Amino acid sequence: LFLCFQLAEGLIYQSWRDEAKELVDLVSKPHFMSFLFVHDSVAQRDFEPTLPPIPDDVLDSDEDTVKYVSLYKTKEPLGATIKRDRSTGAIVVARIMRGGAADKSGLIHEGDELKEVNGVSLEHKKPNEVLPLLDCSQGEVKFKIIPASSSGEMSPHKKKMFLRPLFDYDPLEDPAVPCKDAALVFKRGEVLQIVSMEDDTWWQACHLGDSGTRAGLIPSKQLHERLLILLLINILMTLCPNIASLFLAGLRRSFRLGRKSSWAREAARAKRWSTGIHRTFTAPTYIEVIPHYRNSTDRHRLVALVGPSGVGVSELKRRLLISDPDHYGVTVPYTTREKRKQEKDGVDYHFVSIHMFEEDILNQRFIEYGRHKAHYYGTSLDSVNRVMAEGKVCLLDVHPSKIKHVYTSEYKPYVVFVKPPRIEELRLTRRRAKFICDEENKNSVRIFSEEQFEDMIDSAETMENQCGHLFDKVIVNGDIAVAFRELKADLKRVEEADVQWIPAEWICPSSPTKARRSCGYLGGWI
Ligand SMILES: Nc1ncnc2c1ncn2[C@@H]1O[C@H](COP(=O)(O)OP(=O)(O)OP(=O)(O)O)[C@@H](O)[C@H]1O
Repeated sequence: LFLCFQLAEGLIYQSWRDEAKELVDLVSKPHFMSFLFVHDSVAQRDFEPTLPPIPDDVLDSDEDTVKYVSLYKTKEPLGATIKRDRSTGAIVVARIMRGGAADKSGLIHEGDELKEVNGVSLEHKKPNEVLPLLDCSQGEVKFKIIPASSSGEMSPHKKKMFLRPLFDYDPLEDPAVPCKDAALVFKRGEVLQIVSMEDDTWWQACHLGDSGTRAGLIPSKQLHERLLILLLINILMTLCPNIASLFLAGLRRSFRLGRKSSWAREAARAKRWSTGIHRTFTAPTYIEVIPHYRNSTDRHRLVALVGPSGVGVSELKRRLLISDPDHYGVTVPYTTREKRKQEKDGVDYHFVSIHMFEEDILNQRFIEYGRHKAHYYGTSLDSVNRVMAEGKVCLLDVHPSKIKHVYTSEYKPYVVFVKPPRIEELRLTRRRAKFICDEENKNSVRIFSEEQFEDMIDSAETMENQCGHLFDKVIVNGDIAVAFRELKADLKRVEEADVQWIPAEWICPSSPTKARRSCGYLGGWI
């Protein structure tokens, strides 16, 4: 305002040119004067935060740099975990959860050493003694910090990464999680967005669509694999302690083979055995997925129904077909046997010569084939293509080990595992089916022995262990009507979804993330 008066005064002594007159008029108007007056009074105020006075002992301290940080804490945690440094005994920040108050402030970093919280010294304190200090504070929380020696490193994993867990996780049931509140609960099959993989044991992730919120800890692939192997050894220990100790000895001794030649034979045997375990046991951890947006002109995804013999795969497939024959289709198998009178070529079977069949085997045109009473039978890729070309959803019923033939972006299989219920329910439902079936149909109902029920459950378990990572959906076939309803609704949901989450390996088989983190079981795992 004062400047304005000076300006007007200066102009008055000028030669009163038109522009000068106009300017003096402008700045002398009452609203302009009021505006300047408000500006001046605001400008005179001090809006800078008042920092607490520097404590007296700071100057005497022999520490290089000390930082005082004030954070405002709501009822929510600050979003950081702490640990005790093993060598120095100091309390340090172990992790900063992305999106939490500590992260947003940008003032606290992983590796920072915490000296004080609200004036209370943390010297000789354990993390569980520090946590109550934070739990009971709300509002301003003051930290005295020795900043970590900054390496200036940025996260190397800037690419957006999505994982589908192949197991359920509840931190409340995990004794190994460093902080239960900081961990994420998730279910098998959900999509998680990975925020940080910098830590080898605990990654940070959000549920899909929650990326604005604070991230949570999830066990890394390596950690979960290790836990599963330990669990397996524990089970082996209980069931057959001799073999388990041989396995453990194999693990230990394989590191010392070169030195102790007298152990060589036993260790080699243990190693063979342990390699056997690794071959048959595929730890279900995570699979990297990417979004796929289906165009209305795209072919439908192939639906592969798998399960142990007798569980009800054919029954569910039959019900789906009857429920909507224009929408669902099944493949016509190939065979080398003679056509029977009532059969139609291309409807019941494609009848081909042995020579043709064997040529197709050599050309890898079969997803699955076998011999029965000197005749070949098989499902070929051509028959799948035919159903899909008709614009139908092709229902394929194969052994899970054969899915690899169609596990590509061309077929984008949606794999449903049909699982038997607990043995009591299995007995009950199958016997009830036999009972309620009328006389006419009685021959078509399969009668199961107790041994067959047990086999069914055993082979379901083996299938889950070996191929569980391929299953998109698990349907427990107890009550057939319930199982069918669930299957139909699930397939409808998948078809109608705007976005489908498919394995990254279908689209980018040599993605850099895979190369960096692949652990070998199956391409696409990270
Ligand atoms: N939930 C159920 N409750 C009662 N009976 C069932 C149920 N599911 C299937 N069944 C009956 O069990 C028998 C075997 O079912 P299905 O033929 O579908 O087995 P599958 O999985 O195709 O096995 P396979 O490959 O050996 O033929 C059939 O008689 C079927 O009607």
